[in-house]
Amino acid sequence: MPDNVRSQVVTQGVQRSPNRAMLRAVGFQDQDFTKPIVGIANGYSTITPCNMGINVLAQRAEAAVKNASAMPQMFGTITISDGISMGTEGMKYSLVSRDVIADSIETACNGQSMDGVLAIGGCDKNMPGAMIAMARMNIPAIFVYGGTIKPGHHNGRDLTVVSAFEAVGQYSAGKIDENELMEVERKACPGAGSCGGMYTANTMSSAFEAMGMSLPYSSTMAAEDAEKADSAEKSALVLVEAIRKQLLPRQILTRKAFENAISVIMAIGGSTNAVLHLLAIAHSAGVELILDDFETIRAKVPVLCDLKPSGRYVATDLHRAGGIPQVMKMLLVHDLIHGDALTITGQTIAEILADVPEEPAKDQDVIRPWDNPMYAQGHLAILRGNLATEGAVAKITGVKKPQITGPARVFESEEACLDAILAGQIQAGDVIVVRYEGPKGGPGMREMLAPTSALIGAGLGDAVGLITDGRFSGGTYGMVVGHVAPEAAVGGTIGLVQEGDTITIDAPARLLQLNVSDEELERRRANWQPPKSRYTKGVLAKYAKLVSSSSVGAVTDLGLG
Ligand SMILES: CC(C)(O)[C@@H](O)C(=O)O
Ligand SMILES: [Mg+2]
Repeated sequence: MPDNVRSQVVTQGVQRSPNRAMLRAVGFQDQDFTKPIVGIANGYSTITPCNMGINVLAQRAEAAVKNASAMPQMFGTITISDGISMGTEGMKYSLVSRDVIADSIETACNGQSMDGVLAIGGCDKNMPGAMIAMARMNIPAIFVYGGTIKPGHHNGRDLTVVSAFEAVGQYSAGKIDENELMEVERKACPGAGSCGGMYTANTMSSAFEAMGMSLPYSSTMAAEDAEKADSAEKSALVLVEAIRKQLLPRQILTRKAFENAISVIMAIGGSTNAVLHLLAIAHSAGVELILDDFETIRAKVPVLCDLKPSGRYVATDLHRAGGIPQVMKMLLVHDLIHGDALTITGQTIAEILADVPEEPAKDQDVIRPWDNPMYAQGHLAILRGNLATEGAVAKITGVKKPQITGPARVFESEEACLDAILAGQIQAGDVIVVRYEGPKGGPGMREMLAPTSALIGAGLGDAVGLITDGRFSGGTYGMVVGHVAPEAAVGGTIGLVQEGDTITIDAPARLLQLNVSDEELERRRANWQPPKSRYTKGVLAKYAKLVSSSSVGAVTDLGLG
């Protein structure tokens, strides 16, 4: 072991005798005080299917660390469930939980002078939370994904939780009866694992595999399959080796790693949340990454995978088709990822992909052949215009023509918007505005899955635009533009829109425009009053004070020093 492992500050010397006394109580013996201490940040929780299978993985990792002559120390990290809090006031804690997780991992690992950390997470924010902490602390680290849920089955269809959200819209539009709604509800989530399409959790796990911070193939494994626990054990061994070699996250989380992740996210049709989270992780890693980098890469990278929400397949299908390594090999062959980027295994991406075929297998259509992609260019476009001078993120899949100019239908909250959709008050051609849901305004950028799914369920996904200063779920698709910045709560133009103004969303032109004259906008701006903060105490109040714009990742530690 290198003699600079930092746990020696608590294990060596006469004056550390009391520290050792405490460590003895948690299992250390005489010969253990020279071993590195490896934190296991265990996201186990029974509050969501995403995290309920994680303890088994944590225990396998713990045993493997011990067998590799290091000392594991397990601690818990919190999670909330986006799926369960969705559409409620509770969802405001979702993005907040990313920073709580990051801060808690940093607190435990730095407080106890740990030499490395293996973090295991399931629901969406567990992934970026862990990676922000790893990048911040820059001690050897590996991420273990809890695994994806398997699909539910109903009448020959594969279901995910998003099927249940869409069924609400179908029911309200009179397309299905209550019995069918209940059948979908009962069958959508058949066991442990994170939401099964290429939604946010699977997007972020894939991004981390692409960045070299998780083991190859591990990001698309099913939570309940034995290979998932095997990969947790292997990850622990790889981490102990990384501690021996002092291979640090910032040697892996380079600009090239971020570019690789963005390419992969485009190729798999991933979640808009990836934009927010990668910006935040880059901030922690000290890597320069801006919104326009996503646009540059999008223009070059095709969407190769036919995955939900707008496509047909789920993450376990992608896994069977060759997983992220198969997608990365295709991108490598076409010069769209950097093969010389390093991974936590010590190998480069090109070395890892050496034996992967250049084209996907012919007997599957989850990963399309290079010359027949789902979309010729990536699906996450950065829009700008007078409505989003700092930028906005559009997801352009599943719509025939990603352009609309229509009357604004303005809602001051997600709930008000959903009520209007379910009451049939939204017409084809409308452009919905959901505002005061931004990082500060919500606070916490709720995900709007209920309204966007209700539009899909009602058959309006193609015909209605929706813009918000909040976020979207990975399960969202349609003519949707989120992360509109500056947000309404800080005086952004989105707060000046009036019912009936016309708005243009033009994804090919990358434009988000309020068709109102500059003079009129200035008049409205002069009369605008900042809203009273809804929270004056506790974590939401602290968050609203500290959080930055979504255009820079909604981080809470910008410009502090
Ligand atoms: C509930 C979902 C689908 O998991 C959502 O939180 C996402 O962002 O993907
Ligand atoms: Mg989510």
